[in-house]
Amino acid sequence: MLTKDELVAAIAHIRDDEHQLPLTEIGLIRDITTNNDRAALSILLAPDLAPREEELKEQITSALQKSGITDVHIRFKHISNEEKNDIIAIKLNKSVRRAPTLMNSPLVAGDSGVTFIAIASGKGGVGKSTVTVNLAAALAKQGKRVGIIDADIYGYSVPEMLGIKELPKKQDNRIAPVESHGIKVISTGFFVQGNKPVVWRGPMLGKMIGTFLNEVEWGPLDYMILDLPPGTGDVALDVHNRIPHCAEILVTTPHPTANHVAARAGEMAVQTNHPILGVIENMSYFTDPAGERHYLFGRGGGQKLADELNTKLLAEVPIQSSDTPEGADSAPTLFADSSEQWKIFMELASNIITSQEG
Ligand SMILES: Nc1ncnc2c1ncn2[C@@H]1O[C@H](COP(=O)(O)OP(=O)(O)OP(=O)(O)O)[C@@H](O)[C@H]1O
Repeated sequence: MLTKDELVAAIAHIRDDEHQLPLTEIGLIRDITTNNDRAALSILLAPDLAPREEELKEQITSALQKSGITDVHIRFKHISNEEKNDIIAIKLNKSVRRAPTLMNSPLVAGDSGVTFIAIASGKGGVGKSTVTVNLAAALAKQGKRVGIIDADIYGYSVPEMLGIKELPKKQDNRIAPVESHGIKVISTGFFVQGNKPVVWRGPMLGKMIGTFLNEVEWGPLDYMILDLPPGTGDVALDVHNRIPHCAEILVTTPHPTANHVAARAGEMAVQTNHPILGVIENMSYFTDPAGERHYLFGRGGGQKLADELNTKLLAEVPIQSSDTPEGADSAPTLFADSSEQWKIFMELASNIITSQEG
């Protein structure tokens, strides 16, 4: 059985004419999966590659068959030259030439008064979405107009966390965000059903953030919180490239070794000159009914990451027990007003407001 890396290596000789780089490396071959003797992948065909469709299919099939894959499934997606250039620029970590519509986006303009904060993490499951919704709710509670872009294409959970059941509606050819708990929300989850886009044609990854900023009728906002996919993938880079003033908060767990990918995610912000507001350590400890703290997942991970990135540890959020009344019937999403966690988020929001607005 071929691993994904071995599969990528087996087709690395298939390159584009312009850069002479492997199509896998510049993002034009993607969605690669392998399973025993089967493999599937997508090829993005801009007009220059389109005439090579059959040839590419044959080259890939024969290279993979030589490596023991008997069943090769290739999907072709036709894209414009502009989309291709954006995808390659993101992959090669170059600044994406901004589309004129995005430059005109009142939301992204430097003087829009909107503070953009991206919530990032090295890996999934550390509480990035939990931080996103609770920080947004705490900012809203303090009178701020808040939007969330749930850009976590692999694990969009914001709608569920905020109890959103409806889909956004079209409004004069634009999209109206769904409101919940005083927060305006757009999620990648609204636009896929199974794998099928439901509202508009599947947003190309490279265009997704631009689309969410430009085609959504946000109305006036003070804060836009972006829930990024874990790691340092295309979406995170796209945010860095397209929203130059977007600040970043990194979420991590207390275990000191869990951090190297988070550190890479932070490094990306540093390299692209994005301010890092700081680190939030989630699931830091558990407070028992007697008030004693138990550090179940180790200690010091958040501070260590903050030190590595030369930034602050903004908060340590304790574990909410599912035995507490607020966690009784489901996993915690929005923490209850009376909880330790909510107080921490209210303080965090207030500190952010002070640091952003003076
Ligand atoms: N402080 C906490 N106490 C208890 N449970 C928590 C806490 N923070 C998060 N969780 C739970 O951990 C799980 C993962 O959290 P969450 O979905 O926020 O992580 P994530 O980093 O966004 O993951 P993914 O990237 O996979 O979406 C959820 O079930 C969430 O309810």
